[in-house]
Amino acid sequence: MRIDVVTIFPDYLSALDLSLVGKARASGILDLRVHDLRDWTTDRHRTVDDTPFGGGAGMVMRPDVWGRAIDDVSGRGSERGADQGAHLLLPTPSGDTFTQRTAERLAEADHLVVACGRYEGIDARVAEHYRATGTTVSELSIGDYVLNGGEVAALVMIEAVARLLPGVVGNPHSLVEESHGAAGLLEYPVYTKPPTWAEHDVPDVLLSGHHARIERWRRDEALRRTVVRRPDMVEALDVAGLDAHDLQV
Ligand SMILES: COC(=O)COc1cccc(COC(=O)c2cn[nH]c2)c1
Repeated sequence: MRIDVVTIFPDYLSALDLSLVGKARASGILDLRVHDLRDWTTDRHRTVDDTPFGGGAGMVMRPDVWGRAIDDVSGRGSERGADQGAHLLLPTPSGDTFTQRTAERLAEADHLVVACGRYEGIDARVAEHYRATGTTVSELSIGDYVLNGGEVAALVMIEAVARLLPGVVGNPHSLVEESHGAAGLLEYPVYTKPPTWAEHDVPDVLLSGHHARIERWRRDEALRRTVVRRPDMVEALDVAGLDAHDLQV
């Protein structure tokens, strides 16, 4: 997968040089390129914003600069024609909610272009233009709060997507059991040595070596946590997949 990120703060994305995403880039699983939006400006001051039409506080990011940047990184207008796979992502507080399902869908794409907005946002015609000319555009929110720019949201989305790519995490099975995974539940509590710490013991069943009981305990705990912390997720559960024991939890 190729991911291009365009931002006025490229250094913000340097966290993606580290750890598993860093290794995925080094191994070639992920072709991640970070670009400075100002490279597509044409004036001496390298201006990317201007005052908002209709008045109001703050500044808006210019469509012409963004258009040149997105065309370039997504391969549009080049001799090889529009890059069919380029999916344009716009982190924004006013976007559709980014969830694990969104990450799974995006992990199937060949090419993501992430446009990191700042100030009061990117001129709305940018999203409008790329939608109208055949690019898949997703305006996505990572939560109901406002950041100063799209870079932090881009880090969140890129990590959530990259870790789903084959070969990025060591044990793909762990992707199934984690919170919001295929089971649609929150993850059960985990423990390691020592068996007693600060007068707290590890649940006996986990020391029993009885795998069927351990599996059952873990499923019960995942269900219990989900019911208590995320009743909204319970509604979406495939209750047909639950048995009488589950429902006694
Ligand atoms: C069309 O897209 C835009 O105009 C984006 O513009 C902005 C403006 C300010 C801040 C941000 C960053 O995104 C968030 O704050 C955010 C994303 N998720 N949850 C909070 C983006």
